[in-house]
Amino acid sequence: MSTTPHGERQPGPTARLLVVTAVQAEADRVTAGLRAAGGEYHDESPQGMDGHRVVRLGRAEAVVLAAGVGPAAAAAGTAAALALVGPFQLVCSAGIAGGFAEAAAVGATVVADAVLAADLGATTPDGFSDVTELGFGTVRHTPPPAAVELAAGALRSAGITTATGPVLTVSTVTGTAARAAELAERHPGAAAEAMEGFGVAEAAARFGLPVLELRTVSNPVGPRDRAAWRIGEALVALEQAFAVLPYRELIDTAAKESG
Ligand SMILES: O=C(O)c1cccc(C(=O)CC[C@H]2O[C@@H](n3cnc4c(=O)[nH]cnc43)[C@H](O)[C@@H]2O)c1
Repeated sequence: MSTTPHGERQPGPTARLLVVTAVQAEADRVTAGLRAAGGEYHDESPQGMDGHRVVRLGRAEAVVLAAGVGPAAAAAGTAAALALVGPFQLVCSAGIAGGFAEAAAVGATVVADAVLAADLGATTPDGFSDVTELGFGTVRHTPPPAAVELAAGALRSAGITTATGPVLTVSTVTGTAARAAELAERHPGAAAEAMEGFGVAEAAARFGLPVLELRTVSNPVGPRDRAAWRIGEALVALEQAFAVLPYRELIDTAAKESG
């Protein structure tokens, strides 16, 4: 038995979502969005783990964690949370990102239809080869398509400018037009670039769990221009996105598709 935000009791087990951000400012906005969606905040660190926030939303529950910047911190933090604070049925990487101009402008929200490791490989005389081409492992995780469409549809219905497309995970932020063009050519349709999604997805895959990645765009991918960053705007957009997602349906859809 679980409880709605209004105190009504509902049958069935609670479905649980783990949301992993890089920094605390992102986790705070995600938590604020979950509360705006009707969630009840519980100021608790499950099993003594610091920095986790728990928000109960009727028959769903979200745990929000800031795991650090970059794919290694994201993977380590996600794996620790899945092992120590689980079980979960869905994992979501969330935060701000750079947007590829043709797909996602500053302020837009992106739901990844592919989570790609964009710089995991080797440079060769013929150019870049990713680890799959080199014969090791994967550079791609695919979020459940129906869950991606459900999330994107809910965002659009709320009037939020939303793109779906591949989100690239990089260890080095792109800072030149040449690198942006190289990535766009290698990953046609790429919508955004960030630094954690693939790490979160690798950890989720180890636990047999589906993954989503949701990003709000703070800056264009391209020549470095700190004055052009709109981090505050992107954080507000992150809160707005997490205020309108249909959590229980999303978790059930993702679990059904991946199971
Ligand atoms: O120093 C720079 O030029 C620079 C430009 C953009 C972002 C940064 C960061 O250190 C932010 C890293 C943080 O935010 C996400 N993020 C936001 N924009 C981007 C981007 O264009 N490319 C990659 N990551 C981005 C990222 O997920 C990190 O969590 C520095």
